[in-house]
Amino acid sequence: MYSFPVQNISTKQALRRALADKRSGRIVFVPTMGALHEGHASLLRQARELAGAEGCVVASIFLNPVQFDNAGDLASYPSTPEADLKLCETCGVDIAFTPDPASMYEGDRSISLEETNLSTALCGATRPGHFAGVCLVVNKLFNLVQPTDAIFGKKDYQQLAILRRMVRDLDIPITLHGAEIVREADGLARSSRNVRLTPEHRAAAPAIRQNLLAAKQAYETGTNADDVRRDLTAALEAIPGVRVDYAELVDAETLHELRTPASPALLAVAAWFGDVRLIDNIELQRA
Ligand SMILES: Nc1ncnc2c1ncn2[C@@H]1O[C@H](COP(=O)(O)OP(=O)(O)OP(=O)(O)O)[C@@H](O)[C@H]1O
Ligand SMILES: CC(C)(CO)[C@@H](O)C(=O)[O-]
Ligand code: BAL
Repeated sequence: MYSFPVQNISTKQALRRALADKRSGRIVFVPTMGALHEGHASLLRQARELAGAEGCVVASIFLNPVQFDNAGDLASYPSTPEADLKLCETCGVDIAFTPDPASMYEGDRSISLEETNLSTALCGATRPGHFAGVCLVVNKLFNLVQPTDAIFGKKDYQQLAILRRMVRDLDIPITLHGAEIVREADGLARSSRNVRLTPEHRAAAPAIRQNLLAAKQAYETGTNADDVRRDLTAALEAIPGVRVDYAELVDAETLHELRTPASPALLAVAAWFGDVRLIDNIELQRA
């Protein structure tokens, strides 16, 4: 039986107590930073399905300060706590874990968790310390929730790859699942930061998806990687107020240079639309 309504728990102790009698079935966990949207809803519904009627779905809503490399970005991150709980309830979440930063990080922090291979490229190169902050908080959350499974979105493709590596290298007994990117009708990837776009930039932002699709077509029919990167950057930077942070075509597994032209590839992009940084990606495969 689903235990509606959602239980909102904000302390580690209460979370441990609430989960104590739920360990006979699957516990499926979806970590988020709040300001939930349809992308998150899709992860939560998948979690409900995976957990089944007897299992337990836990979502965390925690804006983790440690993963922000930019104070302005943290300060302006949207927050919609009441709507978040409603969405959790609609999606069949059993427990929403909503700690505050002071209770998550008690005392001085002197442990860091740095992934040193996959983190060097893409967002890791332009957001120093970001993935160490993600690994730290996800590790803490995994220890608190002790789920059987956890679900992450492929919009944050590099994050998912790094967390898979963390789980493997540290022998964490949790199965990770990657969820497909959920988009607006015009192709823009759903993101909590989308609400911060100006009307002009919101109207222009579907160009990211359109140009990723054009780049896929070009690459898969023989255009070389450098030209694909260059054309994507030029197309986006033709939009007033847009600056491409990176546009990289990498090996989809190693996130480094393509091993062979036929390797599954990932074209990933991060671009500033004014002061809002958007990311997206597409998987490519040459015959
Ligand atoms: N459009 C989406 N499709 C699928 N998964 C998504 C989407 N947006 C976010 N997620 C996933 O939801 C989880 C929580 O993400 P988060 O709370 O950072 O939301 P977000 O919208 O990605 O925020 P932002 O883009 O502003 O960083 C992550 O696993 C993320 O990959
Ligand atoms: C995984 C995560 C919740 C850790 O804060 C965050 O990086 C996110 O929302 O993708
Ligand atoms: N969804 C990734 C978290 C971040 O941008 O900090």
